[in-house]
Amino acid sequence: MRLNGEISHLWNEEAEEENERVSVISLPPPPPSKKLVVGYALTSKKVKSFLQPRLEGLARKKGIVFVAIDLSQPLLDQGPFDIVLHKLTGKEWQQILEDYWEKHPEVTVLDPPAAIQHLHNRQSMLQDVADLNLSDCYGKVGTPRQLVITKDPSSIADEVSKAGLTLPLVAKPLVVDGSAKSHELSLAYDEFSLSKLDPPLVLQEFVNHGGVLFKVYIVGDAIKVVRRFSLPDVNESELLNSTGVFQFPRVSCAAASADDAELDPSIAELPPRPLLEKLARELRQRLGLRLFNIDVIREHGTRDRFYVIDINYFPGLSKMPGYEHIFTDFLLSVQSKFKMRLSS
Ligand SMILES: Nc1ncnc2c1ncn2[C@@H]1O[C@H](COP(=O)(O)OP(=O)(O)OP(=O)(O)O)[C@@H](O)[C@H]1O
Ligand SMILES: O=P(O)(O)O[C@H]1[C@H](O)[C@H](O)[C@H](OP(=O)(O)O)[C@@H](OP(=O)(O)O)[C@@H]1O
Ligand SMILES: [Mg+2]
Ligand SMILES: [Mg+2]
Repeated sequence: MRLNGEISHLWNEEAEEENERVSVISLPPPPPSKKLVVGYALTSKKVKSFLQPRLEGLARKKGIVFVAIDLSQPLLDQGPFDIVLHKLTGKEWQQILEDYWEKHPEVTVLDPPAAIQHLHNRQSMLQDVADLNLSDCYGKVGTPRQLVITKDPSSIADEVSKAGLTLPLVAKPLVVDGSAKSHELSLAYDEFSLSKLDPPLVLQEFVNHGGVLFKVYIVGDAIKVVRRFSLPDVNESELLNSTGVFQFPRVSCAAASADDAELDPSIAELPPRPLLEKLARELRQRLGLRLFNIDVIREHGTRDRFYVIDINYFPGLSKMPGYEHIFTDFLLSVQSKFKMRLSS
């Protein structure tokens, strides 16, 4: 057993080291004459959190300039851009961007609006993970069983019983639109309380996972995993003695970092790197996205049974240690891949 412990310990160190050694392959910056122009359409909150001085400074050194897109002017009159980076909600912007892209196919759009739309619904968001049903020698990755509820609340208990879902259940707004409301989650302990919920929503089986969640950030080919505190496990007696629906705060936000916490290794051990690389490769391809993160939990008591519970488009990338290096290399790689496609 000790031997296994030693091996897993060694592996864990390697995994941690690998996680630290993000594959930052420094690409040559474009020639001084040709800057890489990145037009961005972001909320002021996102500009503040994402376009940090350390990113803009390093970008400038690498020949990359960020230019704010003026939403009060026609997009076609602006630029020229090599890349358009965006995270805005609403059909109007989606239409503007799609019209622009039709006239400028040479511009790289990060990421295509139709692909982003896929993550704006908590059912379609996880469908590719469920269809993938990843399982190999490193472990299994699935999604918790879940049920979409759009009808009147009084039918929820029957729907749950017909679907055979087990309590407790996490109730999540079906639509993810960047609003605070789309992050208002609740935990339902008993079936009689389900009628208090407010459809449309998705009811997802709660999976005990030791109170630690892994946020897997994907920026192009780069993968970076951080640990966050999460909801604590719900044991049998608590379940039997608890009733009601309880809204809970954003328990796994950046402030809830668990990277420096003293944790049980069986809970805190990072998911196997090869498993995450396969998952990321598949999801990049199936989702058609390059900027996203995946919330992964390990079923408590297992070593290699993982669940994806949430996927976020263009999340808080600046929370990734060394994001400025990862992101600027990603932008240069996008441009060089695009040029290779053009010349082939
Ligand atoms: N099926 C589940 N089993 C156990 N815990 C869960 C489950 N779903 C959600 N949670 C807990 O609730 C938190 C928020 O869930 P989720 O990530 O789906 O919501 P969100 O609003 O999309 O959050 P984010 O800020 O990551 O976008 C998770 O970090 C985790 O702590
Ligand atoms: O801790 P992370 O980086 O996951 O926090 C993200 C969160 O997951 C969501 O992606 C938020 O976006 P919305 O779903 O649109 O609210 C991000 O907010 P943002 O203002 O940075 O886009 C969080 O950073
Ligand atoms: Mg989440
Ligand atoms: Mg989310």
